[in-house]
Amino acid sequence: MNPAVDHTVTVDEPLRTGAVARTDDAKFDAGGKGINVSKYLTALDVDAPATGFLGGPFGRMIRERLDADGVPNDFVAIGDRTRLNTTVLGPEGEYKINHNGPTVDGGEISDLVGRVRERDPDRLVVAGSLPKGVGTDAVDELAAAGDWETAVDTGGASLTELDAEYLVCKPNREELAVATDMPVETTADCAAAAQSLRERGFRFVVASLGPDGALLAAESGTYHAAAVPVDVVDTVGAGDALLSGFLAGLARGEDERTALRTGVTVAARVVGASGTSVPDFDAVFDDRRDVTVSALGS
Ligand SMILES: O=P(O)(O)OC[C@@]1(O)O[C@H](CO)[C@@H](O)[C@@H]1O
Repeated sequence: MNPAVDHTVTVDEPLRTGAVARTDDAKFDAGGKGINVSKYLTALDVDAPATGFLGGPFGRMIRERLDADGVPNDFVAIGDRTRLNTTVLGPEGEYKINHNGPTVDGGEISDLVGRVRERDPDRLVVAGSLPKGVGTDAVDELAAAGDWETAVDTGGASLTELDAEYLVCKPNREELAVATDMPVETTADCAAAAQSLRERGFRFVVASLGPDGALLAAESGTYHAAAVPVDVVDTVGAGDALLSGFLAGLARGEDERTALRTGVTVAARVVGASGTSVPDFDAVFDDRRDVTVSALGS
């Protein structure tokens, strides 16, 4: 819903106020949560064209980059400008600065709904913060505009406002707390929150817990997948990768527990690459067997 050029800068020294940090290490990716899902799914051999709103020079940059990388896309051109988001990777950790993005008008939203109707997909992923002018009613409209199943990752607060039926939502720990007003300190807390969220109209809740792995709340129960040990370059795109792997698993006919394993494996590959670049996914479906999943009860 809110594409972004992802600008990733690596600095050798800690950032200091008043000092200029210089670097030769900067990269630009076509990003935003939905676009990342399209990139990762395309690399996993799932037909997943990207759509959404693009405008201005950063919008052009995103379209050119996706075309060059062979990611199918079909965007609605908007009057306002697509944003640039910056990640700074320094010795003391990761800083992420996200612009709120453009304003989208009603006609542009209707164009997007029409674009999705024309495509008539099996599944639709609506992901990213909602830009100004776009409310959760637009997400519900997209979900209800055809007989596709919809996955949603539009932020914790929005999850409380959605009314349509959804296949899956993918909150992180903070978003689980915002969406449920429940404690999320422990994995057991998160499991209870994920199940309570599921009962509000999501067939599955896939929660990303960073180094604590991921949770799946389903009708059959709640499952915890341990994180895969990996050298983390940065965590940007990890949640999108988890959702992509889960959806790629379902698209391949995997049951939900196996799809959770696939999601965690795909996410482990993505955190090993900088920015939201697509990593090597070679043998990723074999590696998922290394992910331990335990049932926590329903
Ligand atoms: O501001 P939002 O829409 O919540 O998140 C945008 C964003 O941080 O999410 C992606 C990683 O998940 C990045 O590609 C992008 O910069």
